[in-house]
Amino acid sequence: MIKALVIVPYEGLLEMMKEIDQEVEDIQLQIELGNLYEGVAIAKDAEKNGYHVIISRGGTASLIQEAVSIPVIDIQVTGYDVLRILTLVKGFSGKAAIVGFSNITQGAATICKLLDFDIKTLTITKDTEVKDKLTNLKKLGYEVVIGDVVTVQAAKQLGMTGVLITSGKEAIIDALEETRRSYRIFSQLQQDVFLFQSILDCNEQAIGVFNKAEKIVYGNERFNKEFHWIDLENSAEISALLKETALTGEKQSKTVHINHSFWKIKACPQGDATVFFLEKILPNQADVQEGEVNMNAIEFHTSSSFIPISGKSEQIQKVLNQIDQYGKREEPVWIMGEEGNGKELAARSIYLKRKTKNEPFIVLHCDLLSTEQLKNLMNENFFLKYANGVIYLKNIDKLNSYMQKELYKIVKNESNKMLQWLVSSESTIEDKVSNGSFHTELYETLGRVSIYIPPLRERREDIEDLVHVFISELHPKYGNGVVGIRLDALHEIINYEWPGNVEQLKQVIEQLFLQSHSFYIEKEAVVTVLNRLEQQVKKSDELTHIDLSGTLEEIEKQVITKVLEEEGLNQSKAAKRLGINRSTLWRKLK
Ligand SMILES: Nc1ncnc2c1ncn2[C@@H]1O[C@H](COP(=O)(O)OP(=O)(O)OP(=O)(O)O)[C@@H](O)[C@H]1O
Repeated sequence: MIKALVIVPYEGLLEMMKEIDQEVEDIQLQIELGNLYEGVAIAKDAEKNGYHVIISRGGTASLIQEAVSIPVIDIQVTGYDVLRILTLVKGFSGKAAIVGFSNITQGAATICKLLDFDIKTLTITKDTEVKDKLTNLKKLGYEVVIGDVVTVQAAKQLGMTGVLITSGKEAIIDALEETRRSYRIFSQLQQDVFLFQSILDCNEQAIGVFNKAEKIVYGNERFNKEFHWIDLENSAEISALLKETALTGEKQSKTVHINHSFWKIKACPQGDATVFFLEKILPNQADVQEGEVNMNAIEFHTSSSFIPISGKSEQIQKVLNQIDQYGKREEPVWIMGEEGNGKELAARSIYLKRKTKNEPFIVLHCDLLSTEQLKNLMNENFFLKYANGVIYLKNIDKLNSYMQKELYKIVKNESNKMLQWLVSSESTIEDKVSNGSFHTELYETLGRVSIYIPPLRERREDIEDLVHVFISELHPKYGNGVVGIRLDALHEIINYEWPGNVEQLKQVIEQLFLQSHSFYIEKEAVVTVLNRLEQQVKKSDELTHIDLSGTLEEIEKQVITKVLEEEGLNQSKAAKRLGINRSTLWRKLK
């Protein structure tokens, strides 16, 4: 049964509606008297109380339409209604005019012309215009005014004769028919909305919609669980993102720190609104884009899983002690050593010891960061924003002298004094400082406390442990094929020079693991791989010819192999240079 509320602006209509109600069976009609804003208040309550449709008339119907989201049916002024009134008014002696909204005046004007009635028609767009229009008419000698309730009330106040255009039975029957039709469409739409809403609620992403005024008008279940709308509406970062999306009319992405977590936001313009798709950046998820900053130049980690530092050498034991000691303090720590020998691992271990809540670990890859990007970070107040976090300046020695100066300003800035800096560089940093190619004060400020990690070839007693750790780490990744390494194979590995240190050892073990057909890594396989590595290092200085006669896939493979060789089989570096992730690199090489 359709539940409809009828809000009528005058008594007569109320009576007629009651009469018709007796004859209608499929619509439950509740009839109330209310003109304009009184009518709106009644309609709002009705929507809350589960009415399906509202029926009203003229200006009252228009106002209600703006205030509720259920269908509002307007009892139209029919030709019969106008004709009835015009016939009535013909009997009046004074000058007459029709004043009302276009739904009344348009039809009336046509009928007056057709029947040659001398009645003026005036159209209003707002009820507040009525009084002025009638005052003018009065000055011009008009005595009779025909129109809706507002017009008639105003006419009476000005001492004119007001004649109400009443609705006849036909108009009401039409309105009831329209009610049935709208209800059918609306209930179908409502079912669709429920369906889409439940689909959106099942979505893992938080989805929210902002209107033009930057107010949230919709949030799916995840969105409402994660955020207080007011927090997002008051966030300067969100507001900037909304403005940028509106200005460009294009999709924008940004990583924003909200409620102690990082969220990757995709903002999509949708007419006047902007739809936000928010994804929480999970712990250890790397390569997160931050505004215009190069994807690879910055990484956020909200929590970092603990990777133990393996090695029984005296040197590694010393490193572990230093990590323990510096982990208890907040001062900057400078970690030195050759590439791939565990500097970042040491930095993460210090961070984990210092971290108390959800402070982020932010890695700035100084070798990938451009001057422009550093400027952007400064303009965005990036460092101030993450003031409670730990910033790891990876390979700081790769910054050009301009960037070193800018960085020094950032480090010295009073507002950034809460930031905790961890730094890594080659062990030759002190030479660079003495020969003037590295900023002395920057080094003195950040390098008061340092950790030196010696190259793997100087602590060969660590290799055996590392090999076993890496084999065990490969099991969850590739299944459990290889369980160990033959002693003679291990000796080959221990005696190798490892210019790329632990990182290179890790890559080689992964390669041997994947190539192996037995449970143990054999000496022959090790020798082959290490020989190939040697040759590749030699060859990488020569210009390798890439054969362009093959298919695109073959050429791609050659390029990847060449880059991989140039990076000493370091997959992470090769993948980074090629702008792909490591699993894609492996897939393409298969
Ligand atoms: N002592 C260790 N025990 C276990 N794993 C290690 C150890 N040292 C390094 N690793 C592993 O080797 C890889 C390279 O280490 P890391 O990235 O920390 O080196 P890095 O010195 O920061 O390298 P670079 O600065 O050249 O990128 C990582 O996967 C790391 O987990």
